[in-house]
Amino acid sequence: MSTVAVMGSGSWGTAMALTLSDNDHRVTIRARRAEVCDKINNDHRNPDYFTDLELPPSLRAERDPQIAMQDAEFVVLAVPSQSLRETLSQWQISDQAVIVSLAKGIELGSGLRMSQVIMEVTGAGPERIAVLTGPNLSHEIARRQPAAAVVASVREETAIAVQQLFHTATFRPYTNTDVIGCELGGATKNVIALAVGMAAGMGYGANATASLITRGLAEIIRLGEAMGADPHTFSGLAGIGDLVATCSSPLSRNRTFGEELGRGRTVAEIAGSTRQVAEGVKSCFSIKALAEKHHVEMPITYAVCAVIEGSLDPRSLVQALLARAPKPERY
Ligand SMILES: NC(=O)c1ccc[n+]([C@@H]2O[C@H](COP(=O)([O-])OP(=O)(O)OC[C@H]3O[C@@H](n4cnc5c(N)ncnc54)[C@H](O)[C@@H]3O)[C@@H](O)[C@H]2O)c1
Ligand SMILES: O=P(O)(O)OC[C@H](O)CO
Repeated sequence: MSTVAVMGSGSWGTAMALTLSDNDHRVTIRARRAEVCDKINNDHRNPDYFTDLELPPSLRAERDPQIAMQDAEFVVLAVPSQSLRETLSQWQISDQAVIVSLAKGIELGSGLRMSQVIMEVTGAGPERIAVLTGPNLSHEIARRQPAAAVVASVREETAIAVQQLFHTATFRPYTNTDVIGCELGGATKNVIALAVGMAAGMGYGANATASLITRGLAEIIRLGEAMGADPHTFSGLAGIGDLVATCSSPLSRNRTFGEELGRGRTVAEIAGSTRQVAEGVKSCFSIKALAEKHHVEMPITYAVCAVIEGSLDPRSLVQALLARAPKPERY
């Protein structure tokens, strides 16, 4: 039994805190609002996410981040990518704790992956950091439906420790030492899911979805190789696994955001109608910047950026991608 702090009570933080509690760990979830803490502690429900779901009574909620992390052997970071730096800089994480990153994004401006942001802000070495990623839609995990995942760390022992921490009868993590590939897979698939959602919103079918997933994977692998990832990672759970889950499921916020764009709503309208994060809406720009820096062609990502910034409409996105110069199929 380990002591774990889950820092963030959104949909993924809640689902992962529930999974860890199912594994009999001592889990504290950190929520920013007192009323959320009270509801979790007294009624065993999160008032904002999975409201019909009873949380394990052993799960405790705490507002004060330092109290939440007291004695924690594992600190699990469950805040969105673009808030991670600011949030982390307000916390003191013990230098004995293993830090687990759940966020799937690339920081705007710096182009850093989340494990790099964690290292910069906390001073933790890479051997103390793990990344949990893969095809994991929170609604399914919270309902204890079966899923596999990947835990990546440069230090295999760290990955194994985190694998054991999360492994339940319904949640099966594998390990990987390719942190770059696993983090890139998680961030880039959100952008492809936006494109797939747009196609679906315009009424296009399975052929368009499969074509975008396949060519999306090609551009993800190109970027990954240029950045030092192992290309094999992208045929695993952090790559094709997460890409398929996110692009195919109506539960994906990124795909749903894209679908709304395809139906003609604007970015501002869609963003204003949800409190939940669709990471690809911001990370598309940092991923485009990485592609430019590494001289990698990423046409789908570029087209998604153009739609998000308002210089291209979704229908023209499809036309523009189809009208590109013919070429052999290769990565
Ligand atoms: N939901 C999923 O299915 C899922 C699965 C795997 C990974 N992820 C990743 O997990 C990360 C978190 O996503 P989520 O689904 O929990 O998002 P969410 O929108 O459901 O919740 C985000 C949480 O972060 C908090 N938050 C937002 N801004 C903050 C700030 N500035 N400071 C502190 N806290 C802040 C919110 O209050 C909320 O508790 C994302 O990177 C996402 O890609 C999500
Ligand atoms: O809801 P999304 O689009 O953020 O996707 C959630 C998970 O990342 C799927 O693995």
